[in-house]
Amino acid sequence: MMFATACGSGLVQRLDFSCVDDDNAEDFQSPQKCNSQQTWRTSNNTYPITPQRNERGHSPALEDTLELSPYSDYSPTQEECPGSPLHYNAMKKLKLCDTPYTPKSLLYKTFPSPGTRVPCRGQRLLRFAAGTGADFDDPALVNINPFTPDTYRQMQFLPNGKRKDREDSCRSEPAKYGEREHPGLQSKVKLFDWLENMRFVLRETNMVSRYKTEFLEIEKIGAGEFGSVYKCVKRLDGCLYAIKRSKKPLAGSTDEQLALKEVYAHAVLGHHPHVVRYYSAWAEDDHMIIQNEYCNGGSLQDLLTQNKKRGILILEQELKEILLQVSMGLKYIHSTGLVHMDIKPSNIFICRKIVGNEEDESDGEDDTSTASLLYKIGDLGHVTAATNPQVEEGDSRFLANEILQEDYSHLPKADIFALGLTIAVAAGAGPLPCNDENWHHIRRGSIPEIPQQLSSAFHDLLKVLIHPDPIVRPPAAALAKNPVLRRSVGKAAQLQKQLNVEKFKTAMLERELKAAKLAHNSGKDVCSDLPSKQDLICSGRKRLVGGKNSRSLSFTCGGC
Ligand SMILES: Nc1ncnc2c1ncn2[C@@H]1O[C@H](COP(=O)(O)OP(=O)(O)OP(=O)(O)O)[C@@H](O)[C@H]1O
Ligand SMILES: [Mg+2]
Repeated sequence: MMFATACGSGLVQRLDFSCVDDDNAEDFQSPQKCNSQQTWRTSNNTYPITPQRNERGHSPALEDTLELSPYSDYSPTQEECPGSPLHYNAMKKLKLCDTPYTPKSLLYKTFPSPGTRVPCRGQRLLRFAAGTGADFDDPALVNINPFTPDTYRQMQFLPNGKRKDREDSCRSEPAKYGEREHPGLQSKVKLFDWLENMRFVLRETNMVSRYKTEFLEIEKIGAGEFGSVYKCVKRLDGCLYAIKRSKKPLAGSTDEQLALKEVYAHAVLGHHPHVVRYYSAWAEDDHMIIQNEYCNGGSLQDLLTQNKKRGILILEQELKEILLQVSMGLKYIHSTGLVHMDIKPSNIFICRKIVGNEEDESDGEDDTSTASLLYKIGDLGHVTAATNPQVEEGDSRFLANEILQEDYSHLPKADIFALGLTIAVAAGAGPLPCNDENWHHIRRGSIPEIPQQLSSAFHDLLKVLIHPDPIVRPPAAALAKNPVLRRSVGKAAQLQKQLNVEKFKTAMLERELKAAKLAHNSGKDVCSDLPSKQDLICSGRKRLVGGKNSRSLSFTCGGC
């Protein structure tokens, strides 16, 4: 069902959920009903974008329980986002709406911590069903995330299906990917085989839409193989999120497997500056819904499409930046034993840094503080374990030949291959072939034609990324340290330093000039009272970096 409702200052909200009855739909379409204090605008700048990093290390699940955003450096001020944070009463009302449990929150619900209020059955609006008649207190009804060794089930059960006592729990060692036995089964089966056969499908019945309750849909921002993506503002925290909604039907389909894979992967990989951040996921009306960080620059593919219309190309400096940042993201993904398997321009997302946001948690090696755009790897629907993989081939245009040949012995290098071609496309290479002779020509090591002059060092690097032999392609960790890429970041940092020195000198000269004028006017020579240039450098150096130089110097003109 499609609704179009004009609200307040002209916001038109489109909702196309067939599952919600008209009464509820009306309630949740009206921003005024949600929070009478808020004034809603369609402008991109009205809502703060999703906080990109969590410096305090809170998990998305914990963050979801926060009512305001005291942990976010992006907390909207009254000016930035009128009406946010929510009025206390409105907030209370929102809190009273029970919401579906994510796999994580179900876990918490199973064993409430001491002092936690346990809702009685009648209060639970949501029902999860594995088949029919699910027992919500059964800890077996928790999905296994194949991408993390420390699964909840493994912690709770012995291989014979009995619950572990405390000592057993402490002794348990993490198993390798795919080698675990299902606790409830006698015979040894591979985890992935077992997952194939028994997946805990999250379903809801007879409930209010969490999507509508918690989010205000602003616009549809994309559609693809998986489903549709919407830009939404979370009513509670006032921040923007990208909400990905799978195509229907979900249960039992390949789409369901992809959706769950994406959730598992996001839950494991959600905390790196170059991987799109994950906040939450739940199922609604047989759709999987994933709440991700909203990337305000769209995808790299979106940028390329815009550039093509304008007849402009991304230049080498920025291409290097993209390659560097994505290789940092890949380095992180590969370090967890996972591979992405669908690297391409439409799966790289762009965040434009907010001016004045100085926060950066880089460890020095992965320093991107000088970059104005952050590139992030998203769309984790094809992620798999590097060893014992379940390969779901990604886009054939970016597919390495060895994957086509079903040789999965160097999976991380397939990501490197796809990244090489992604950069070639970003540099302006024409549409890549999906098959035929041209496809094989590239797999023999020929870079597609690029309509701009690249330095030979950079061109050679791209060539090695798509080398026919995966062993020759550099690992992501080496790529992230490659001097061809590092220099661009180093140069920017060096220029910034020079700029700061020049600013400092200018500020100092202005001070001297002012003092000289004052001395001249009073007919008194105050120059002897002024601190020497050297004194100024010593006392002001630390504080004079940046644009506030004039305020950083503090000295008086003695008897002036
Ligand atoms: N976090 C996000 N921030 C901003 N835009 C996004 C975000 N996630 C997705 N989009 C938009 O939605 C489009 C499709 O998203 P995504 O790649 O996740 O879905 P998909 O169904 O797997 O698509 P495809 O089949 O093309 O890979 C993207 O190309 C992008 O334009
Ligand atoms: Mg995609």
